[in-house]
Amino acid sequence: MSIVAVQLGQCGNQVGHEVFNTICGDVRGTHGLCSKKENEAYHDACTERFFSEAESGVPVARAVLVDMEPKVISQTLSIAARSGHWKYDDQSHFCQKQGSGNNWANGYSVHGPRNKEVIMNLVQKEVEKCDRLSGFFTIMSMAGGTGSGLGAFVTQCLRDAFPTSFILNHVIWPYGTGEVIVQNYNSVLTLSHLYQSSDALLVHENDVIHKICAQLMHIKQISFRDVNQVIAHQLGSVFQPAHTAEAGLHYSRNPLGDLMEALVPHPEFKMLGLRNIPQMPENSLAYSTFSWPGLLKHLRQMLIANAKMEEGIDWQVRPPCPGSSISSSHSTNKLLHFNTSIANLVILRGKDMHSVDLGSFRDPSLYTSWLNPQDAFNAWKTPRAFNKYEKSASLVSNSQFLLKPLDNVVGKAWNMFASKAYIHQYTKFGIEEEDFLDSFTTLEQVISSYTNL
Ligand SMILES: Nc1nc2c(ncn2[C@@H]2O[C@H](COP(=O)(O)OP(=O)(O)OP(=O)(O)O)[C@@H](O)[C@H]2O)c(=O)[nH]1
Repeated sequence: MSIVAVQLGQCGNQVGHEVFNTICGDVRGTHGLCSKKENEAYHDACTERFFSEAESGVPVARAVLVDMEPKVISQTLSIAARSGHWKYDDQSHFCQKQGSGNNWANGYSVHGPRNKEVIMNLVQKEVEKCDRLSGFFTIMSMAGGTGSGLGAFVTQCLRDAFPTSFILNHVIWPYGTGEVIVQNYNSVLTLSHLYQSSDALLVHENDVIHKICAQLMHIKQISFRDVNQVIAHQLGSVFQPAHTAEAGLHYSRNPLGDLMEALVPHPEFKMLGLRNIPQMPENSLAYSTFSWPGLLKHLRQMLIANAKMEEGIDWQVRPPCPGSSISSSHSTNKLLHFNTSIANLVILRGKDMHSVDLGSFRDPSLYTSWLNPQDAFNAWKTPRAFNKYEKSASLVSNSQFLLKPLDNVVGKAWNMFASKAYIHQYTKFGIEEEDFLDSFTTLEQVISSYTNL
């Protein structure tokens, strides 16, 4: 089954390009380290998922590119075409002359309705190229105006037009220090609207990825390209083909459906975070060896201590003891910042992954009590190595990982709202104070639900 990507705004287009580039580089690489048969099956599954065939033989990304200004889209199209290994469809993009000026209301209430027909026609054409559609993967930032506002509008249109298809929104969380003065307003409006129409939101925080670039990749002057490459590597490690427990020896046919089934058991909880291990500069890979038990021990501690990378993990954090009373375990959890999960999915890629013991992720004390721990944990595996890493493990988790950043964004937006700062910029495009209040209420509810796990 295929996934149609919808890249929105500057950030969405730049990240999306890097994702296709990584995926294409991975399947083309000679580093599969597995049997020829396995490699071919992986290649075929990946192609069906992400690319259609052009007459020229160059794979064409299953993607629609949308922005309100032309520069980034034209750059993105030409860099992809120049690679010679893959490209975008020349007809599958839409841009206008002027961006949304970092104003969510402009993207949502003006650009959205005005351009709905042409954007949805492009989506429809891309869908018709798929034999079977798994769903949509939208990529956008929360802080600007186009990706966030138009992105929220387009997501609603996708939900209406394709009610039975899955929608996964990938959102980039802005830097805490922020380049956009109204980024917290835009973020609150984006998240609350996506929460209504999306099946799940997969979040990457720019601050976290920046740290990974500095501390793990040892990059001195970090550009968006570096940040996007790390994000693309992490996303590729999830979306490239893998064997689910049910599919046995075949690669999973319905990647988005399988992901939702594994991770979103209740519509109130749809925030997904992603961690992977190991992550290092390419030229260090040849000199490094990893053992599965070591990788998984780190990954599990990253999960429970809510560390976003393998450096600086707090090893003091422990799951609550099984016999302890709810109230005392709750307060201990809080004290030690234990990150409670709803569901986790571990994806193992590479050598000897069949022998790996994943028992420590099945521990019921990692999970909220209302879900059967058997249903809360899933593992996907493939012997095919990913992106030159002989062994790699990724963890997608629906957990309390985003509580702090979410609380922060909502708090800052609320303080600004209380003094009515910049509200007129939104009301002039039809987003009223009432709409803000509804968005705050939606997110307060999300915060409260995750807090009470
Ligand atoms: N990770 C990453 N973040 C980006 C990139 N480009 C912009 N951002 C972030 O995205 C936010 C700004 O949103 P943009 O995508 O630039 O804005 P837009 O959606 O095009 O909207 P307008 O400029 O208002 O038309 C800020 O938080 C930036 O840090 C990128 O290539 N990678």
